[in-house]
Amino acid sequence: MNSMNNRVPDLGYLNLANGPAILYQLTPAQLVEAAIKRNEGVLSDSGALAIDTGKFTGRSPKDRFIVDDHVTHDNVWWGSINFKFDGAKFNALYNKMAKYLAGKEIFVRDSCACANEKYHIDIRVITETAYQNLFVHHLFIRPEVVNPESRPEWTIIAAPGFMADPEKDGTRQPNFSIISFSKKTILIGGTGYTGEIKKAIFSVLNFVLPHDKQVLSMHCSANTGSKGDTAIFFGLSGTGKTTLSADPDRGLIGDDEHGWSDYTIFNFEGGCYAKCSGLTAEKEPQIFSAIKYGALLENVNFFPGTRRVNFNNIDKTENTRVAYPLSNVSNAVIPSIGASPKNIFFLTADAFGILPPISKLTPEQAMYHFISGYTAKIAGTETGITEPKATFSACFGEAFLPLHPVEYAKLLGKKIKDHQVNVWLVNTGWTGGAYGTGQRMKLAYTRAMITAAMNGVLDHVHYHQHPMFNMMIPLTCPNVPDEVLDPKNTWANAENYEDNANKLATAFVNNFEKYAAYSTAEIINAGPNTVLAV
Ligand SMILES: Nc1ncnc2c1ncn2[C@@H]1O[C@H](COP(=O)(O)OP(=O)(O)O)[C@@H](O)[C@H]1O
Ligand SMILES: C=C(OP(=O)(O)O)C(=O)O
Repeated sequence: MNSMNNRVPDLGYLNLANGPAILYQLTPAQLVEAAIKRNEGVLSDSGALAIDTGKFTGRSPKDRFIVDDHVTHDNVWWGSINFKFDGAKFNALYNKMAKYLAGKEIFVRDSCACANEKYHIDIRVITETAYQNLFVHHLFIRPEVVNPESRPEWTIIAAPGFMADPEKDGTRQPNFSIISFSKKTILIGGTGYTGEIKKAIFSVLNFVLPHDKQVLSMHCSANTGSKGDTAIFFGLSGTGKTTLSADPDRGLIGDDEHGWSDYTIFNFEGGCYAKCSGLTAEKEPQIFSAIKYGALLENVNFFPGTRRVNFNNIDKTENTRVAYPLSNVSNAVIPSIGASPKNIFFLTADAFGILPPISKLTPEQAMYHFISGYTAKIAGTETGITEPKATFSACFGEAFLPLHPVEYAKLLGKKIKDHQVNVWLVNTGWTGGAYGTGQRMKLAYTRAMITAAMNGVLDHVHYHQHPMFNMMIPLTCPNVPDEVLDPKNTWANAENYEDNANKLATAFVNNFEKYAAYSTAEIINAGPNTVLAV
């Protein structure tokens, strides 16, 4: 197949020029057609392209490496996620990937990130498959004009069929995502999970924006009310960022990644990547109706003998997804920029049923919870998780942070104080007991609590303090039964609740030890007591 565009970018600078048929800047319709022809996927009855990513259906917990040999970036946080990979190994792996792609049909797309033009970065993404290119079309920002001759600032090469050989290539496993800040190049191999492409650029922006531009980068969704009142929703994967930001009464700014400059917040992306396990038109109408022609469904199943998606069938993975451009959402704000937030929600899916469904945090408690980044991982995005596990992921996104978490926390703390933002902790997880005994908080209740916080109703109700975690719990909230608001009331046995609350509080305190040296006494003291306050 020849390129359907007249001008084809010169990829000489990448050593990829020898042979590959370059399919440049194809339209979604052309990409859908190409994907079907190449047997990458089929059309669902709503016209979405349904593909399988194969073995890897989510992010792999140990896949990220950063190359930092020409050190201008001396403060990268080398932890278990950011694993130093040397420049010579990067070059060797790069050449191996180039060889692998030589002679193959490859898809090239120029796009960009950051809705605020002041922070725009141009990105060229080269993919082995048509569907990954469609993903990039949907998720990144689509520039009005592209110039194939210009060399973009960042380049991503993503080849799912290319596996590294850990022994020879120095990776930890055959699939990998490697970011070279010095070469401004990202190599992704051995995985067809499209989320890896967007999270790679997120990781880049998590360095560049705070470090070079004093802009806070955030793993959060955002929406705005009719009076321009912005709300942002931080949370780890599966805690509800996408679901709760999709609100028919508010404009959607974005579902996952944003920056906060002096007076505005802006989306990094141009689309959404929603989980679709259990999706129904009734519960999540905005997401459901965004699945139209050209949307990209990942790892879903059809009802037998049909092309109708069975969203309840999660045999391939719990992490079924759909990617679509923001323009598929009727009330999207484009360009996706909003005022500084009035309310911040920290979403946690507490599978232990301990944290209140909504509570108000002091600025110090907000810092404590932001640095802690607690959730309970349930089977989902991350490969290998099959049962709930308490997880602390700093800033609700540790896997994507090249800087020390306290750097982001400092920026957030200043902004919360400067803009007098209300901060709420929302447990979208379990109530009435832990996973297995209790049940997931009803989405309708969570939505009602968030609405009440945003429209100021919760400023005029009475509160009581959690005896162990010390946050303030409202006694009443419209459209939510009073007994749901206090988690202890929802457990069959109050003593059992207290024992388990103590265990969770202890896990918080133990986790925070590694941050104590970087925090103030006020922040440390804003953590839970490990014995019940009387
Ligand atoms: N009370 C609740 N609040 C938010 N999401 C809920 C709730 N109960 C169930 N869910 C489900 O949990 C999932 C949250 O996923 P999503 O919004 O995509 O998370 P994220 O964007 O943070 O990764 C959705 O499938 C949603 O339907
Ligand atoms: C896409 C991902 O994140 P989220 O679930 O937050 O959208 C991911 O972690 O792979």
